[in-house]
Amino acid sequence: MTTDAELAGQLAVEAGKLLLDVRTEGANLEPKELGDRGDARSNALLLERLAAQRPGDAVLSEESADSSARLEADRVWIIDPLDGTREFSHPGRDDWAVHVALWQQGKGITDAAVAQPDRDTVYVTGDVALAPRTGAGRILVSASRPPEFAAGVAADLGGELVSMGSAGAKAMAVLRGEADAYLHAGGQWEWDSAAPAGVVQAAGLFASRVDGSPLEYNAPNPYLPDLVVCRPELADDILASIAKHSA
Ligand SMILES: Nc1ncnc2c1ncn2[C@@H]1O[C@H](COP(=O)(O)O)[C@@H](OP(=O)(O)O)[C@H]1O
Ligand SMILES: [Mg+2]
Repeated sequence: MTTDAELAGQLAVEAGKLLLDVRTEGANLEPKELGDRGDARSNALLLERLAAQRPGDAVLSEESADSSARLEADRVWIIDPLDGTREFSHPGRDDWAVHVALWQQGKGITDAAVAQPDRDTVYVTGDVALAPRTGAGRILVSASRPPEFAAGVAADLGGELVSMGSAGAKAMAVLRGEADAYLHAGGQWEWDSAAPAGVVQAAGLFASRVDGSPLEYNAPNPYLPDLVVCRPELADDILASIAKHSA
């Protein structure tokens, strides 16, 4: 039988291929329409595959109505069928991703995959490692909603802020060593960070809330507004700097 990690990887890749087709076929659509089509088609594929392959499991998806059934479930797939919808809608951008994560009662995120279809790459728990540090000093933030403390943290570290779309794309850039950290605050949902955090933690990177507390999933309200992902040796300095600039 396919393991949960293998399934997460397969589904993220399959949805990513579908999204590449959607973008090719929809080249003449308005960006909003293209993004909506990508969200919907990828979500439908992932829900269908999960229902077939793991019929007893619950699902929490950005693109589906939430159900309280997941709060009683032992296994919940937390999926973002298209993270970085804005960037996906603008051909030439590769900073978008597909997130597939499995949460299990008492264990947290156990298996996860982040696909970056435009890079022809998927990152899967159990088969990932932190790469050498080529992006020293680079701190990744949202292009549209960078945290207020981010400039102060960059100054403390002697680094620079770099904008990039998609939580998954930013977290995987840290995994690849192209940046030291990804900082986010002020709003996000469980599906934005579940798979990226699962993958980077499996590779030995640090991931937590911006106050240093653990990321917790499958909460009644899936709003999970902030996140730090960084190389492990920088975690103490970054958390201290965030606290200083958040005061
Ligand atoms: N303040 C906020 N409130 C809610 N969601 C936010 C947010 N800031 C970022 N996000 C979500 O986090 C993901 C990464 O954002 P960004 O690209 O700006 O870094 C995006 O997911 P989606 O593209 O799946 O909607 C975006 O919608
Ligand atoms: Mg998202």
